[in-house]
Amino acid sequence: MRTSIVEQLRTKELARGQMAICSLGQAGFILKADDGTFAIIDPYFSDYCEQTIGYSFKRLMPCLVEPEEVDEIGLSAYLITHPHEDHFDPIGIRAMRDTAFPFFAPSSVVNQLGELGIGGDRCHPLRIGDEASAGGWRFEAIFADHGELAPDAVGFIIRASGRTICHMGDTCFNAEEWAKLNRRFDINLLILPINGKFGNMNEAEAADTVALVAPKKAIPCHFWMLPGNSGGDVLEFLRLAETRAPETDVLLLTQGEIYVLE
Ligand SMILES: Nc1ccn([C@@H]2O[C@H](COP(=O)(O)O)[C@@H](O)[C@H]2O)c(=O)n1
Repeated sequence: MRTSIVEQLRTKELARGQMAICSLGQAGFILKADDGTFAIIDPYFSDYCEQTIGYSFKRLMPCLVEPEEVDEIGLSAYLITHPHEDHFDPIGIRAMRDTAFPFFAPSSVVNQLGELGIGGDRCHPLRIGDEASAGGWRFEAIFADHGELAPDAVGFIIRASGRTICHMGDTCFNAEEWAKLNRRFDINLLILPINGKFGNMNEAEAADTVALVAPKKAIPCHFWMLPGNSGGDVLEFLRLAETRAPETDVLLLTQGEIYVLE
């Protein structure tokens, strides 16, 4: 029998200064710090999108981690960038009602967390510029523009193990804001959407984003999971990023792959 992803993550040994990054598909990632603690961002566990939007939103990649397993790893923080179902999954959240870890999300999400049975004391609303911490993890909500579909959407700067990760959430391209990120942060890893739908950057804009933010490494996300919300030519993104941001290593993570960031 194959060892579960959660067990692989739990037993993964990290040296000081390392962080493990595991892709869950779409925009979902589990992160492990060198002190053995975990954070999760935007996991999509269920088939809620298909149930509520329709067959074109059927998930094409299996769910590799069950919501019930998330608690087993001793999560320090659960981050959500905006209230769309492929980032904020009501079925998954409901299954986690009896857990204790804190949630960090925009107010529109926090309101819905309450309706799903998550106690208010566990929910921390964040607006762009707000900072928070949980255990050894530090977060800052950063600019994202997902249009009228999600007016209070944010991205996150996530810090632990002495590393700085930027998960951009769902956003369109904004050269000025990306230059600001470059000035303010020394980003070890940038995670960004390339699907070019519902107001998100496409592959060419994403490659320009990598060039402007200038992270050490970048991982594209938000493609291939839901046909109605896919798009984004991964090969073209790789080609363009290599040309426009030659200093950045672009990585493709298989769903369930655990990458160790040095
Ligand atoms: N027919 C549709 C298409 C889309 N939506 C909503 O848009 C969201 C887009 O998802 P993101 O990943 O870009 O946040 C989708 O999840 C739906 O909320 C819809 O309702 N009906």
